[in-house]
Amino acid sequence: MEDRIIDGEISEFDDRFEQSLRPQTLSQYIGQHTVKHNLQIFIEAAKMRQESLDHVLLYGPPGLGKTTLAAVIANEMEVNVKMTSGPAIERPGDLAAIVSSLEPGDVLFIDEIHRLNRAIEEVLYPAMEDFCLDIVVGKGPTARSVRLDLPPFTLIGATTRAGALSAPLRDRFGVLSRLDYYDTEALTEIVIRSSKLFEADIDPNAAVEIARRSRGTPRIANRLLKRVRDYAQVRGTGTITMDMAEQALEMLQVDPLGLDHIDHKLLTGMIDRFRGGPVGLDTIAASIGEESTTIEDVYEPYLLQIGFIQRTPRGRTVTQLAYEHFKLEMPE
Ligand SMILES: Nc1ncnc2c1ncn2[C@@H]1O[C@H](COP(=O)(O)OP(=O)(O)OP(=O)(O)O)[C@@H](O)[C@H]1O
Ligand SMILES: [Mg+2]
Repeated sequence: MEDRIIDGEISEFDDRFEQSLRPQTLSQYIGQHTVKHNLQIFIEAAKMRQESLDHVLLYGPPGLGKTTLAAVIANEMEVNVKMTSGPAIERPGDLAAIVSSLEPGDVLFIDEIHRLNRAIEEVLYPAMEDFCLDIVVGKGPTARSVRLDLPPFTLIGATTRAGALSAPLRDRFGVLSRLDYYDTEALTEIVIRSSKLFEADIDPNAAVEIARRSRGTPRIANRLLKRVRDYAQVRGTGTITMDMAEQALEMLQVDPLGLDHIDHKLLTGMIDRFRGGPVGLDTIAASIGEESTTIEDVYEPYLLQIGFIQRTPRGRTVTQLAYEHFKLEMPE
């Protein structure tokens, strides 16, 4: 996958920077009103009954705030959170070690839960359902299964591909919450909030401009803000004015809709080589040298969301809107 500033995925580099911007409470968590509203009720009810919160599955494209929300939920429940990820849990013993270290009511967060292997998933089922673990100790004829009781806990799973989760695993979550792309208003609020945390001066119009070009994604909004702030510091007086924002975003090659060279490559590739489609995902992938799953999970969702691409039974097609954006004539 190519590097891109508007990549929704996290890099090692901005991990620490993101930490500093993470909201701590539901009220600081901007947007996602339905999800927030539901969670608020479930959290309050669980606290009133002094029970652990039901298991929660958070799904949606990268960078929309799944990890952040998991930490917020734990904070609102006033419990600890242990964070891990599907690929990090290699053996049933790894999972056993983590869950047996939980205190009653704690949150276990498993990122990329669709990447858990089957053997681990099976250990997870009784853990989620009955708060116990069946672990096989020893090998060969002396092997025996030991049952381990666990404290009640809340599993929060996060995934970009809910469809890739096995049905038995999905069914064990009591709460399924889908995070959606943020609107410009919510993103503007996020940009302004982050500027305050950075102690950077920002013109409200500039905040809107950054928000508009962030593909509905808070992670991208924060990253663009950071680059624009650098630009304003070096080329201007430090204040993020509309002028500074526009120049910086131009330099970063992020267009007014937040599309970058990869989106352009994808769309113009479909237009030039396949007359705008319909064309199959694998064919597109091969023609621009990307993985199909990367296109499907990372590049395409936003293009579908803004109506530049459509999914049809015969493949993807480029829409009139996209042709207009590139000032091209749509073939008959
Ligand atoms: N609702 C929100 N309000 C304010 N800031 C947010 C919100 N959601 C996310 N952010 C910011 O966006 C950044 C990315 O969020 P987060 O890491 O939680 O995304 P994610 O959905 O877990 O992404 P991934 O799928 O890549 O793990 C965080 O630094 C956080 O500060
Ligand atoms: Mg995350």
